[in-house]
Amino acid sequence: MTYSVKELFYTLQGEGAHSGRAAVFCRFTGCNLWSGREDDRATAQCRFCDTDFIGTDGEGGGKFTTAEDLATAIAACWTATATPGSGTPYVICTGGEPLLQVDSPLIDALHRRGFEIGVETNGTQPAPAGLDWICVSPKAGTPLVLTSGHELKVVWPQAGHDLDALGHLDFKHFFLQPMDGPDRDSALATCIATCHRTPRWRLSLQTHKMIGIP
Ligand SMILES: C[S@@+](CC[C@H](N)C(=O)[O-])C[C@H]1O[C@@H](n2cnc3c(N)ncnc32)[C@H](O)[C@@H]1O
Ligand SMILES: Nc1nc2[nH]cc(C(=O)O)c2c(=O)[nH]1
Ligand code: SF4
Ligand SMILES: [Mg+2]
Repeated sequence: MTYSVKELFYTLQGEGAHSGRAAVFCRFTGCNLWSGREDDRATAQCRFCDTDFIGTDGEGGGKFTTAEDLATAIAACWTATATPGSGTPYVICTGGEPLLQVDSPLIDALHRRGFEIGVETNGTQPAPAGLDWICVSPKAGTPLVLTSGHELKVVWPQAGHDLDALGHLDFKHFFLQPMDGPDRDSALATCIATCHRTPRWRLSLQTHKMIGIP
């Protein structure tokens, strides 16, 4: 299996339950809900994406012909000290849609290098066994295959989602994340009001955007 990777970078998880945790991000190329081309955005299944996931031209990106090669490149990005107690290496597979490419050879190669593995997924694809953290961010009007996991992170407001139904799925954490874009101030106000009214939902902010890290 050849993996197509847009970029690899070492930063802090900006969103959700692991917010603030050091992590290598592996951003896979391509998504099943949008081509990534601005010309196609208005007719895509997911229209609010904030990410460039086309090609392999980002920092650390490329085509990796084996799981071992990709895991080695990811491990090289983890520049934390390796002393006992310094913390478990963490990689977050995102994209694009990572579950179009993440497979068990890659999971095994990363585990052999001591990594915990998280994914950020739109939930339309089945997850391979062995992932340590699954964050599902469902997209209205698309088939939700992953109805359990660690974290459900709904970009809000999103017409066509039934928040009450989503809130009864089998997840440990339930987050609303304000939709970034032209209406982000009103999205934030809507999220705050919804968390007040329905405290099952907690607010997830995209903290990396606030502090200017990747
Ligand atoms: C770029 S997506 C990649 C992973 C996967 N395709 C997904 O949608 O979950 C990473 C995260 O950013 C969220 N996201 C994308 N565009 C956003 C926006 N405009 N405002 C807030 N969150 C957004 C997604 O819902 C997802 O939780
Ligand atoms: N710092 C940081 N945290 C993130 N959490 C989810 C992200 C994503 O694009 O999947 C992301 C990202 O792009 N940067
Ligand atoms: S599913 Fe994720 S990567 Fe794909 S277009 Fe939507 S937010 Fe972007
Ligand atoms: Mg992002």
